[in-house]
Amino acid sequence: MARIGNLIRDARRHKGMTQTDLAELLGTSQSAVARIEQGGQNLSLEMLARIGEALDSEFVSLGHSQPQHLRVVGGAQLSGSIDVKTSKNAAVALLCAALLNKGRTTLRSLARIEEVNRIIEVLNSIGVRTRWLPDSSDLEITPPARVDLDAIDIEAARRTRTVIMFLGPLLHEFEGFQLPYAGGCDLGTRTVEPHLVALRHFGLNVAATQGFYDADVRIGQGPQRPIVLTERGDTVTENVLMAAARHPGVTVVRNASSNYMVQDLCFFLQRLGVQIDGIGTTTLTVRGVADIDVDVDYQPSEDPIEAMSLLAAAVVTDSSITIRRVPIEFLEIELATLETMGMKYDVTPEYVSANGHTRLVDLTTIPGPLKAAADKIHPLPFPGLNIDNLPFFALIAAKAEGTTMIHDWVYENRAIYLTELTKVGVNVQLLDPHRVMVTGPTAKFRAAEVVCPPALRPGVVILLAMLAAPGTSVLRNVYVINRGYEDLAERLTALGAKVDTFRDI
Ligand SMILES: CC(=O)N[C@H]1[C@@H](OP(=O)(O)OP(=O)(O)OC[C@H]2O[C@@H](n3ccc(=O)[nH]c3=O)[C@H](O)[C@@H]2O)O[C@H](CO)[C@@H](O)[C@@H]1O
Ligand SMILES: C=C(OP(=O)(O)O)C(=O)O
Repeated sequence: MARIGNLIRDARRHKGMTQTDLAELLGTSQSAVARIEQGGQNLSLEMLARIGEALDSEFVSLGHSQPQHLRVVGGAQLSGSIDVKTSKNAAVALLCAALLNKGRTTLRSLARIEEVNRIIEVLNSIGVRTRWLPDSSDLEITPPARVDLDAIDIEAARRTRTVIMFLGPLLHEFEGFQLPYAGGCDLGTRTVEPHLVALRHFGLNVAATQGFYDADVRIGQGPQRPIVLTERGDTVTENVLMAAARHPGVTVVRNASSNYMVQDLCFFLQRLGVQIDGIGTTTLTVRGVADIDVDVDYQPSEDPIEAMSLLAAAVVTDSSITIRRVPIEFLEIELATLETMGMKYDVTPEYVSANGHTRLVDLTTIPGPLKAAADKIHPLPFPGLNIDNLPFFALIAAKAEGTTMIHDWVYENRAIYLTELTKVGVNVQLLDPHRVMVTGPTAKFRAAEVVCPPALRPGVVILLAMLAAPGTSVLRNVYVINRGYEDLAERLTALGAKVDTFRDI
């Protein structure tokens, strides 16, 4: 009861409600809410469901067994300003990295998103204590002396890909362990081979059997030569960094990703006492420490993909909005590409993110006509146009005069999902599973009812297109969007959009 009470209190504060506000919604008294939050009140299933509804929170799934949908009344221009939140991808890496530390890790201003919730569930299931600090999105994480992997919440683990990043931290602790297969968005097959090849340098051997990775470790083994990654992947680089962090020798990683989440992880590991040279480059030299036991505070940087999403929202609705805390160094190529398409915007002088490193600006969009990019738009590992930002270019292309080719070489399925844009009136032609042609400008975006594609960015692209379609659209089953964006409906509404959430009874 006390735990449920804490969850209710956290969810209420997160919604910015007082106990009296919640009491009004529930038709009860403030003192009853206080008792519930203190764990001193027996709760009926019906009351739990009502609290879940009132707080629009998944903390008690009883009220939320049905999928969440979005209703969009489109056609309005947006105005005002919005802050970019910290990134999903750094959050999940840092949550895994907290396993390296015997001390207390406090992650500040963490994105409160479903992907983070799943990892917290997994961490809690193996004995890691977590606590949202009052009136904040700061998460305190305290690992037990030894995690209990037999108790792992398999269902939560399988809903994310992140669980693969438990390999790096855990190989220091166990000679043998099992982890459920990684899941996540349905983007087609995503390899784990580069992770396994790289982690072999640390004595890890993995066999995949019946839904689990069976790990066998020769503890204490370290790399005898530089580790050359077979792909410049983000999570594989992070996995190797976490393995290297507790290897008390030198690890050199070549063909490392220098993307934003990797940099955040490096800065965090430095706070744990790990020495890392080459941050921001493709060669990282790590001097690890065998035991890490420090109380540490870290705030990851702002999410370049959320910034790009908001930029696309402004473009599709012909709006001038100010996007604050844009991590400009991870968006420069996107902006340069947009400039070739005729996009205009103002930026403030740069300032530094709370992580002490990442350069930020406030960016104000200026509406105006766009033309199609002369060449195909395609992503690359950083520094390149971000792989997760590519889908937003399909939407922006729909506003531009002419035909744009979007080439998503990375993911097997993702470009296919972009054809859903045809349902809201965009002219999209699928050339093959990786390439779409978008012809604009779209004369009229059309309101429609669409089932959200099972992939985060294409899902958000459809949502943003709906903002431009006069009339009422419905986007069904938006869990994937909630995986990566905090309160997106509310935050777009604060900019003047009309988006609300609902569930089937
Ligand atoms: C939690 C997290 O941080 N997730 C990000 C991370 O996932 P993550 O690091 O897990 O990405 P993957 O390893 O699945 O790589 C994505 C795809 O790109 C291919 N690939 C990647 C690099 C490369 O040099 N060559 C190559 O072919 C892979 O085979 C795979 O098919 O990186 C992806 C690519 O930036 C992003 O979309 C994800 O949002
Ligand atoms: C593909 C993505 O993430 P993940 O690696 O979590 O599936 C994404 O953020 O668009």
